[in-house]
Amino acid sequence: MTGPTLILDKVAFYIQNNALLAPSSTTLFGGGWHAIAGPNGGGKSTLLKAIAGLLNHQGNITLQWHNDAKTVGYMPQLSPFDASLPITSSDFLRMHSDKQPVWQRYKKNPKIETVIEKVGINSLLNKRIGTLSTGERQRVLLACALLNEPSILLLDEPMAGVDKQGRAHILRLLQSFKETGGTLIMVEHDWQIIQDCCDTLVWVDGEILAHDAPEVILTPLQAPTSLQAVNNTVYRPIKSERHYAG
Ligand SMILES: Nc1ncnc2c1ncn2[C@@H]1O[C@H](COP(=O)(O)OP(=O)(O)OP(=O)(O)O)[C@@H](O)[C@H]1O
Repeated sequence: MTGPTLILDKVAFYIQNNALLAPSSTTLFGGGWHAIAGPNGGGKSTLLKAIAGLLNHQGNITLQWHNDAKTVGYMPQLSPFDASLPITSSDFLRMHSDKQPVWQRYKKNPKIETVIEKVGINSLLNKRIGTLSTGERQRVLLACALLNEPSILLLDEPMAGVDKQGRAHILRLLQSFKETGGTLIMVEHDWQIIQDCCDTLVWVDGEILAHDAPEVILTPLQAPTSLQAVNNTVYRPIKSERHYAG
């Protein structure tokens, strides 16, 4: 499998004439692991939701598929679940598994069994989703994203709130997804993870300001003179017209 290449052409999103994302263009090569980073409120989740087809964006988003399995897996940003909701992790997973009515979803489904095994959530299946720890909930959300055997994964801070051991587990899963040829696009705040794992970094602050190899963008920001600027949250790479396509 080779995951799709993603082409963003003047992609923008406005609410009441306010640009949450000003027109932005770049190309993310298929089979790559791409990070999206930038200051809080800069529009990272907005960009990811636009790519996932969840927003009425402007401009064009094209996925160039390299195989017939045209499936996208999306893992949203973590949000609270009501602990009293009578929905177990197993129910939640099955709700994501296909378009069949709920009562037909309780048959054995090899796809579900495989993903449960892969993500290691067997012990969570009968627990209510609202009672899980943050790390446990992230694993269930990741399992949902992997369920339909996607060739591209869109991940919004998949390791937020996860402990060190859990992070290592999730990173191994994402690495093995990449090794099978999948494309990953991941909103991530941890610069170390970005530098260790990602092929490219898209820096978003109201628009795509830069897209390049992670060290090209992050090294200048980590220089001592820039740290003061980072602390004052005015860190901005100089807008780059060069788009990094691998
Ligand atoms: N539906 C909406 N209506 C109005 N404003 C919104 C909406 N969704 C997001 N915003 C605002 O748009 C801006 C960008 O939001 P977004 O969640 O994309 O940022 P982000 O870079 O992912 O932030 P964070 O790092 O804090 O998750 C923020 O100021 C946010 O408050």
